[in-house]
Amino acid sequence: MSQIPAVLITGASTGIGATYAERFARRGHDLVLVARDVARMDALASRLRQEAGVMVDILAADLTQAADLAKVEARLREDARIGILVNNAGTAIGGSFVDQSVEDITKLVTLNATALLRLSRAIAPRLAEAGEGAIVNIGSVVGVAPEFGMTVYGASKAFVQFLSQGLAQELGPKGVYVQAVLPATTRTEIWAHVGADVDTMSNVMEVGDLVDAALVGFDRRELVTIPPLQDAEQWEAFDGARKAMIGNIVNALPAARYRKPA
Ligand SMILES: NC(=O)C1=CN([C@@H]2O[C@H](COP(=O)(O)OP(=O)(O)OC[C@H]3O[C@@H](n4cnc5c(N)ncnc54)[C@H](OP(=O)(O)O)[C@@H]3O)[C@@H](O)[C@H]2O)C=CC1
Ligand SMILES: N[C@@H](C=O)C(=O)O
Repeated sequence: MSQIPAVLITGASTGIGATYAERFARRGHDLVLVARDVARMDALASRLRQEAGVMVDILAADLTQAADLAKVEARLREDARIGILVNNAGTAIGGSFVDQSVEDITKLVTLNATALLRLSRAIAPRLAEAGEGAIVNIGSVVGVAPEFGMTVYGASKAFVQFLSQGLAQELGPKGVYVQAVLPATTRTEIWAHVGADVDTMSNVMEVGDLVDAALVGFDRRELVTIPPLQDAEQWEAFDGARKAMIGNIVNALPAARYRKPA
């Protein structure tokens, strides 16, 4: 791996992914941009080559399509210059569970969870072998808040969070850093895709602020980075309660409350 590793970013044509591309380019990283909209990636790539003097490759791929996903997996397996994967591509759908189509929820899970899993799996053995590198997975605060009412989207993001935490356990000791980033409402086009006008919403974070904060967490090697959460102790208490339960969660006997009265 080169001293400054190349970064492969999915969903790099706009929004959070394009902003990651800009920030990593400014840090001197060569890039591989992955998304469907080649014209947008071309424009971004030309600008970043000119402004930051880095090399930028474009890999056009619809990550819900098997052949395209396989192409990106192969690149991650074979291109030893790539030392950082930013699994950012994601989508959301509006409506309630019973109104969402089976096709739409399947596609959402394929992109938000399966593609992210497969790309992590493609790069992880090479990074573990090298003893360095990073995987950044973009989750969402919706993944810890079923109350927000975006059930399938939130479930896919809970998967991202769990996977990231599990991979951090497995790959951390091998020298590979895994970060889960949990944004809340951020000003990007994703909201238009679910039929919402982000300009009418409150507490909207600007995308540059979100990515800059996520990169502070990255530089600190934080495992879970939640840029909008003002009080870090709340996450620590939440995670601490989970860890405290682990010692009590495996038992041969059912708890007394589940036993029939004699
Ligand atoms: N904005 C927000 O409020 C929040 C966003 N997030 C998460 O952040 C991530 C980025 O979202 P955001 O920037 O807001 O969204 P955008 O809709 O602005 O960008 C999504 C990116 O993903 C790409 N993409 C979408 N579908 C596919 C596909 N099938 N194959 C390949 N690429 C695809 C799009 O490119 P193209 O169309 O060219 O393929 C685009 O580059 C997502 O995972 C999202 O869930 C999390 C919490 C809050
Ligand atoms: N991307 C948002 C939902 O559409 C979110 O995660 O808040």
